Amino acid sequence: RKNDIQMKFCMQTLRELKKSKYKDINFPFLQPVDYVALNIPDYPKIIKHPMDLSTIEKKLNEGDYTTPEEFEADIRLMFNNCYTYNPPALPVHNMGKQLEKVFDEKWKD
Ligand SMILES: Cc1ccc(Nc2c(-c3ccc(O)cc3)nc3c(C)cccn23)cc1
Repeated sequence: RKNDIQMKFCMQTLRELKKSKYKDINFPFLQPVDYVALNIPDYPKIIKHPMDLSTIEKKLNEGDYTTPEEFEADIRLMFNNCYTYNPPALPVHNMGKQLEKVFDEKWKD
């Protein structure tokens, strides 16, 4: 059915972002931000709705998204969290911008 095809495209897009060819720019997004390991204890005070690619994949597999728009909203949340927390001067800010460009290219068809 139409919706199944749309959700398959979400998974296809997610898989693209995780590809090793983007390993230099996707690694901060593959797992939840480990603010203890990264020594950024203020992170949970600033970012109220953390999101990452492994959580999005889990939600896709568990059927938590009913529309592609819900999937896209979590992708955008992940990148916006990165831009909120990491000032433009930090490399990880630009990694988010680069990976979001990969997403935009694939998502817009
Ligand atoms: C002192 C300091 C400053 C900035 C960071 N940012 C950061 C983030 C990050 C990603 C998404 C996000 O929403 C917030 C943070 N991921 C990393 C990684 C994987 C390595 C190094 C820095 N990283 C870490 C430590």
